[in-house]
Amino acid sequence: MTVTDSRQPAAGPDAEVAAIAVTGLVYAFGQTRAVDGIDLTVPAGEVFGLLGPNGAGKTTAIRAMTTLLKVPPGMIRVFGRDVARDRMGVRRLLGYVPQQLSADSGLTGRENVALFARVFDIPRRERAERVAEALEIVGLADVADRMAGTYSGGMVRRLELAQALVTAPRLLILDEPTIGLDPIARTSVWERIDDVRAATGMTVLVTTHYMDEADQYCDQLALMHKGLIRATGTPESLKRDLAAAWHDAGRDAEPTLEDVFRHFADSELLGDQEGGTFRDVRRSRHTASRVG
Ligand SMILES: Nc1ncnc2c1ncn2[C@@H]1O[C@H](COP(=O)(O)OP(=O)(O)OP(=O)(O)O)[C@@H](O)[C@H]1O
Repeated sequence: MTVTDSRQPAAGPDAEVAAIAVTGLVYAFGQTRAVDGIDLTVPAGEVFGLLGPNGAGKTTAIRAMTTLLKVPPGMIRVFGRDVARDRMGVRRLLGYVPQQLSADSGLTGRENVALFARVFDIPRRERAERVAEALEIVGLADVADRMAGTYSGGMVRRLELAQALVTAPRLLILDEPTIGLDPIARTSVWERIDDVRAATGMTVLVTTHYMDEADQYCDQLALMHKGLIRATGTPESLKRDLAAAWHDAGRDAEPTLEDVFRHFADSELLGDQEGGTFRDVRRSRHTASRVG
């Protein structure tokens, strides 16, 4: 696949194919059904937000979509390719920024991105240019030859974005890309994502706990809770539906996306599993302190 080809949005008969199509996805860790039977369609070219409280199953669903967890055939297709039958084909289409650290603090920014370019088989003659381009996109060209260990949390996150972008993916999957960042760094990460999407038509699937980000940057959202999808829609339609429900109940107020989130997740947030399990909390804090 050439550089140019891989950057084009789906064309011709492929144009209608969803970037991600999930049907009846189930995934259990022992007795824990982390994902309990979800259907989800992420249209090509959109920014799609997967929201939900700690432990909802978002990361598990994403790891299955990125081929990192094994699922039976027929459950997940990425641009029409079954993740169970065509793992390498799917991997070539996507860039993934996990919650956990993927940048090496002992390498420069440029070396970090170059490593990904090598691992993902970008032809040697194209590598330097593609690496420089990815660093430019995320605004790190000026500091590319500094050790990543000297970067701020926001810069590390943008470096990880550059690693995912160097392959020019058709689908970018980001697991809490802005967790632990200050508001300026968060905006900066989102602006980079927006720029690339505008330039390439890339599809983006993102998880976030920040409702303001979901509201501002996502075209569509799915709200996940206890392994199930509880609601899907645009930020506007989700707020409108809750407004109507409130209105019927005699409450005249404009709900925010935060209200929508609480509406679908309240029982968990107020119950005995507040904020997910200890494991979930530890993991989130670890991530936050790493990038913060
Ligand atoms: N490797 C694992 N082993 C055992 N249980 C796991 C493992 N990974 C996740 N779980 C459990 O599966 C459920 C869903 O976890 P998952 O990480 O997918 O949630 P999440 O929505 O991504 O949460 P967060 O917002 O905290 O990242 C939780 O109950 C979690 O404890």
